[in-house]
Amino acid sequence: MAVDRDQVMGVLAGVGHPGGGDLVSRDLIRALSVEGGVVRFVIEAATPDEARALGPAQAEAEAKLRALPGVTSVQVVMTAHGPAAKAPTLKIGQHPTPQQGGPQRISGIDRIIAVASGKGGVGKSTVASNLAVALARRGRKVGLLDADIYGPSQPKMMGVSQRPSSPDGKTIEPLVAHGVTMMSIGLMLKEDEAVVWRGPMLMGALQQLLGQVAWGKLDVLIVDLPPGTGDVQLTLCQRTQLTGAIVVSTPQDVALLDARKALDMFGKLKTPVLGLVENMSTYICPNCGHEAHIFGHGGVAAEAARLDLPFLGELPLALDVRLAGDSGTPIAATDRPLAAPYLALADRLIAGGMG
Ligand SMILES: Nc1ncnc2c1ncn2[C@@H]1O[C@H](COP(=O)(O)OP(=O)(O)OP(=O)(O)O)[C@@H](O)[C@H]1O
Repeated sequence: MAVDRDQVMGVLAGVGHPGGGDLVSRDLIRALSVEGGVVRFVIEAATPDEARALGPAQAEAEAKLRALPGVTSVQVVMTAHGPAAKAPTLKIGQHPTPQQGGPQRISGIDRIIAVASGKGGVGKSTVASNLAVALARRGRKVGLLDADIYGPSQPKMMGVSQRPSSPDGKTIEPLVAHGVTMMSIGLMLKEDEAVVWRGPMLMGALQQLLGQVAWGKLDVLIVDLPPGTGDVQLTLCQRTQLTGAIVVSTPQDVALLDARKALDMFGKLKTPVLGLVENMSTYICPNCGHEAHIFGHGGVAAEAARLDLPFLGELPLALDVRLAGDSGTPIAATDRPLAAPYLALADRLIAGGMG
């Protein structure tokens, strides 16, 4: 039985706040997403002290949600704002500032392309990093913004770990890896301390990453979104003039089902969908060369045809793609044959005026 947002909010309303009331009545829950059995949300405390006091409430919420039938995983991020114990060098995570006049352009950036997926684990981050590197290899000035707050994986995939600097305390200097200018929400967090994400709201953080990072002049900024259809996607589409979104899916029916939800969201938000990509399409055995279709094959192309959307290509499931990502050098940055499908994807976007 699938769990829904109302059930989750019902459980959270039963988790008390040490100062009285509960997590819902105190309006602390942000960015709730319920995708299949995966529940993700942010508890936004007013101060680091409140965040610390809320530790037991967070544990209680996690335990109660895990016990709900249909819940397979619970991911909670605690954020805190207000006066920090130690002044952070980078004040990432301010409240979003009101904005008039609908989605805005970011000066110096010609195109912004969001890479999205309905479901986690289908390879969205792998596609985002490899596409960014492939576009850079084709001579484009490329930025990569990792906006996956729940599992920022671009620092690892691109092989960067230094904390970005902010010489003037306002502008954040991005990092450069494999010819790509990059920034990740993961680089602003300390690995083992969720609460040190001082500064508050998720949406403010996203706005800052887009607006305060010194991206310089870019032909294209690739944004690696969190999976699903939550607040980050909404904020990005509503506040920023996106050129469009690329939706990544595996050919499996369950992944496609979720991909349809993402497509539906972009339709409602009037964000153009540039096309669909089938990841983990074909598996070639490194030993015997046998070709197998572990997650099926052709489902995404068929879906694209059904919806009259461009099909941007198939990417093979290959051990070397994962190993390359894990090692911090995306396969597209190498001269190996497996770089070719990613370069072909970049070429398609460039040919369509999107790269
Ligand atoms: N084509 C591929 N061949 C082999 N491994 C792949 C491929 N695509 C992705 N992977 C591996 O699958 C795992 C999940 O991929 P990735 O992190 O890119 O997915 P994701 O959709 O961004 O997931 P999430 O949004 O949940 O973080 C990673 O270990 C990655 O290396």
